[in-house]
Amino acid sequence: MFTEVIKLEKRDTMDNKQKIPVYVLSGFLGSGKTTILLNMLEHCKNKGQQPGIILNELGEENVEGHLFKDEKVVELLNGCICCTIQDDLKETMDELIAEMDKSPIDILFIEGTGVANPLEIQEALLSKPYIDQFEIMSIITVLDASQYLEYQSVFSSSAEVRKLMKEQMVCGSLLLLNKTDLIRQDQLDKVILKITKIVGPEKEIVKCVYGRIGTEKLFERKFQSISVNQQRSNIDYHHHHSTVQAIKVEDFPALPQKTFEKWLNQLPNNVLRGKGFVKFEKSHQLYSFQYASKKANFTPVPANLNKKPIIILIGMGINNEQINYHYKQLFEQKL
Ligand SMILES: Nc1nc2c(ncn2[C@@H]2O[C@H](COP(=O)(O)OP(=O)(O)OP(=O)(O)O)[C@@H](O)[C@H]2O)c(=O)[nH]1
Repeated sequence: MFTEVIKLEKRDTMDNKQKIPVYVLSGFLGSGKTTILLNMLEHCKNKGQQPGIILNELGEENVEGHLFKDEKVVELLNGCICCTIQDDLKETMDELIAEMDKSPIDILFIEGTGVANPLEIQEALLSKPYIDQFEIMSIITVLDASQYLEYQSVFSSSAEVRKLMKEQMVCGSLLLLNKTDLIRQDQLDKVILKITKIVGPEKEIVKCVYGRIGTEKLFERKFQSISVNQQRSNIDYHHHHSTVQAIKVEDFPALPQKTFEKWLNQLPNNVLRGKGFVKFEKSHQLYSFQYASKKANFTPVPANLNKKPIIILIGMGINNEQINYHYKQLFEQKL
């Protein structure tokens, strides 16, 4: 009798303990996940909240760490959360929990690689002991409106990519249709129609540019814990991203900016994403570059970052031979 009372009190204390809210950012390569994460972090900062961030990258090197200057970031490199999550993510979460006594966090963000299935992240967070400490608030799936039709086309994309995107959409509790600035209204209508066919009319699709939507909507508790198994059966889940590779190019000299931009724009169609750092001729300035949606962006980075030029290319079925061939073109002035 006495023991029973103690048990009940213990359970009561655990239930009352505030769980840490978790937001998972999902979405295909270059759709705008990091952009949205940065918006969310800004909001947390304004509210005085201390965020924790788990970032997963496909390549061996994270070239975007400088974007999260003062934040507490844990990186899971060279993988895809969706394959390694059951071990790596749980290990990372364990480290985070151990550290939380010394440096507590109020909110956790997990950004998967562009080819991760959020179901795996969800599954890990809903398992013991994580379920006692964390609470999924929303799986935010970001879609690139400007590339949607191409990625879903049987002519320009692969069945793997189409299926992966479908999984990301179906798992998403909030769908953000980003990059709407890059397409015409009639194309946008077509994209929305196609997405609705996949996710059903009940699921709201929020259009945005650079992920700018009201914070209330962005932080809304949207996640409903329907059984993961049920979701798995809904989407006929299996790993699809075996053909998506990341290739790294290092040790290259400063280049004329125009040549580099031209080179990026002439990369073969199966190169879907590029990022890294470059130096341009006649300048000591290092630039961070992003190549997504067939567009290149350059941002100067401070010298004290101590980064070296590096190009990371991510694509479907790309291999060293193919990238070497294109790399030579960059330096043999064949552009
Ligand atoms: N034109 C336009 N560009 C955008 C928009 N949102 C993001 N971008 C740009 O698209 C590029 C990729 O954005 P990210 O936020 O890094 O995309 P991501 O989904 O994190 O990409 P991965 O690292 O491949 O997973 C960056 O250069 C962004 O500035 C948008 O709404 N419109």
